[in-house]
Amino acid sequence: MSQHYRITLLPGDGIGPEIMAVTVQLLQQIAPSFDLSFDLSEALIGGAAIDATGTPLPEETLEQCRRSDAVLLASIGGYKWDTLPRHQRPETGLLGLRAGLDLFANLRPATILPQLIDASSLKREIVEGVDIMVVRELTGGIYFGQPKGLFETETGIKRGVNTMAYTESEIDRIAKVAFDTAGKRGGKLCSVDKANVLEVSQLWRDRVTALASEYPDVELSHLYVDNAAMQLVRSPKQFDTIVTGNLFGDILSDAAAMLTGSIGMLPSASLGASGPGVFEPVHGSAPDIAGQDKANPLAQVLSAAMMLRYAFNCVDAATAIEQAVQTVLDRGYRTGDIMSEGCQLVGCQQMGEVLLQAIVDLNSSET
Ligand SMILES: NC(=O)c1ccc[n+]([C@@H]2O[C@H](COP(=O)([O-])OP(=O)(O)OC[C@H]3O[C@@H](n4cnc5c(N)ncnc54)[C@H](O)[C@@H]3O)[C@@H](O)[C@H]2O)c1
Ligand SMILES: CC(C)[C@H](C(=O)O)[C@@H](O)C(=O)O
Ligand SMILES: [Mg+2]
Repeated sequence: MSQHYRITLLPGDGIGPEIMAVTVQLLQQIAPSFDLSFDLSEALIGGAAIDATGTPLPEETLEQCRRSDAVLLASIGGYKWDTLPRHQRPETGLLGLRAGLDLFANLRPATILPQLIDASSLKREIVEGVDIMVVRELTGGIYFGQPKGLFETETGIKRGVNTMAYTESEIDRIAKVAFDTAGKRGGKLCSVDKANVLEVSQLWRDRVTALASEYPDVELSHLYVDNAAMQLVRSPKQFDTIVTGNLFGDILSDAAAMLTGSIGMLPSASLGASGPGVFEPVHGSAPDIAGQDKANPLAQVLSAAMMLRYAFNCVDAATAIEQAVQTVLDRGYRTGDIMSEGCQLVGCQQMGEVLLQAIVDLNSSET
């Protein structure tokens, strides 16, 4: 009997619909080979939802996501909605989705594929072999802490306020995910904070340190975030697993993306203690290239592979997608963001077509 999964698709804005279309074709193509069947249904989020319904996360979208086995999200946002009040912006919809599904753990792997070493802006000896997992706390910290808002002093001066706050239990649950993740990888965990300045970071460091005794096989280290940013670029191979808060994780994962050649290569999984996860590229809606068939769909495609692995435990199907990505890169196909000399420049759609061909070829070489 085939395994059946309900997946909510959230194409969102900008390049979102373009990279989602490629990914959906790929999922449909691989399903029969692995005895899988998918019920794929789209819902609105972000700017597309604002335009259609006036709100960036309609209640029906959240409900549909809750009823799904997994959610595949592309990207939200764009210039058109940047001047709306905060609560009406596309980004608020994304944060509402993460909070609404209690997705506190965001796994962002940054792995350099051998074919893309030349596309990295750093030297071969620095990036070759990089394989880092950033575990980013996703539903707390300065993104959600109270008080927040735009206030006015008695003398009428505007004051913008956000609060970086973590409770012990919020730190413990993300730290446990990170220790477990590190234990299954290279056994090294680096916790990144700003404990030399921030109270919230001192609590973070104290809790992570206290938990370390429960994970004797994991070697724990700590770095301040400014140094961590520098070390990521100077000597990224020193890192195996990184755990950090919401804002630092947002910034460090974009920096880590450039080790791999392009942010168009970085997938992610946003997971809670139970319920459906959201699988989404690390990048945004790339409004500068939207609608031009220039987007790299591989981060979205690799996010679908993470969904197959983490949400459905379909390791073979996930591996097939990852192999297809390697095959198209071996064959020299590149979107503009990862282009190097001697390779063939393709658009988003054509990258989708060569991926489908790679799956056909993989299947026929196995039969
Ligand atoms: N998860 C999300 O949906 C998400 C993540 C980040 C930013 N955003 C939103 O996206 C909008 C644009 O933000 P930004 O410009 O700061 O970041 P961005 O990630 O959208 O783009 C940064 C740069 O990377 C390029 N890029 C990104 N993805 C690419 C891809 N797949 N292929 C090729 N090039 C790619 C873009 O063209 C741009 O030059 C904003 O509204 C922001 O809030 C959404
Ligand atoms: C769009 C924005 C809310 C989001 C974040 O800051 O988490 C994005 O940058 C990301 O990395 O997923
Ligand atoms: Mg980001």
